Amino acid sequence: MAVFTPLSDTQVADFLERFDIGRLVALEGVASGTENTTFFVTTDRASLVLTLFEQGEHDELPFFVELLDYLAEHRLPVPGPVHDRQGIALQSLAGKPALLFPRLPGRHPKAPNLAQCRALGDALGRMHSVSQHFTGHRPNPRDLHWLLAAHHRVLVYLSPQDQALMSDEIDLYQGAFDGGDTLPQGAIHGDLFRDNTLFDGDTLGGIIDFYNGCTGDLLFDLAIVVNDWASDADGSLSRERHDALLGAYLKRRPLTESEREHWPLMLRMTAMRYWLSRLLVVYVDPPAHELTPHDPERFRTILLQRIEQGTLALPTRSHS
Ligand SMILES: Nc1ncnc2c1ncn2[C@@H]1O[C@H](COP(=O)(O)OP(=O)(O)O)[C@@H](O)[C@H]1O
Ligand SMILES: N[C@@H](CCOP(=O)(O)O)C(=O)O
Repeated sequence: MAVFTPLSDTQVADFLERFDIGRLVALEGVASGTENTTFFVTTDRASLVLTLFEQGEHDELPFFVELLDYLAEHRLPVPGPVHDRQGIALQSLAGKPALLFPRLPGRHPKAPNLAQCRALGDALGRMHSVSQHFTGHRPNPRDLHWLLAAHHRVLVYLSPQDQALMSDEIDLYQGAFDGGDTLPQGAIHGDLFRDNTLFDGDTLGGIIDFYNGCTGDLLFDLAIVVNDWASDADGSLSRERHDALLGAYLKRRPLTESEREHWPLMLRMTAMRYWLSRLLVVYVDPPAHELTPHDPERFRTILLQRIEQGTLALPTRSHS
């Protein structure tokens, strides 16, 4: 939780000269950053966020810029990167790739209410309607193929019961998702947890942190959202939040027959995706910086609930 690359006022004031965005008034490091260095930048004309990319696949930054430009052009509530006087968004500052964004209003909802769930479902449905036509391409780095390859790295740390649970589940996903029907494809956020949204009261200020963004099954994105936004403390689905989210989503983008059939297993596969990625962080690839890892157990609990409880009936289009 830190500013990994400090910047002086002079560095940032000089950097801002590249843009037609006003002169520096205030600079504040964001302590909650986990992977990248983030600053809130205030100019005499705008409130901005400056991100320096500390790690990860820098070659993939042009994809994220293209995706955010596309979604912002389609009036989705995302921070479209600010382009400089030459029309270029991706910059270099203090030797790191850098992007400047508008600062969106709001806070991360810890316990989202039904109006917030509806707002998010609506925005995600709108996003998926337009993102099907996005022409960029980045394969989903956390899809079934990743699960198949990566789960072998954690099995040794699990109890025999959990090893069987993980292996049996992944076999099941392989039978259901590999080589069969192609589900509707498009650009997805890939990690749309509550802490990647900002709400100003019940109004969605924005969806941020698109660095898991990729192209793949739209249903994968929807299942990540339902597991995070609509699960109670025991991992079971809250009927009200589930229906609020999905009711609003389905008004924007109805699911195909094949998506409806795959829905229960997609909820399970995306729960597995986070159980596994969090186990990898705990046991195999601890973060370079002092961060408290996310709890893998949370997603094992959600997975077990989806297996035992099945899933709730999808709301009909008349729900809101
Ligand atoms: N466009 C934005 N508008 C408002 N706040 C933002 C914006 N982008 C990032 N933030 C804030 O900065 C924090 C860190 O940004 P994030 O991109 O999530 O970094 P990291 O991946 O390092 O955690 C976010 O939790 C959020 O509070
Ligand atoms: N939001 C995730 C972390 C991001 O996933 P990763 O696979 O890119 O590490 C979580 O809550 O675990």
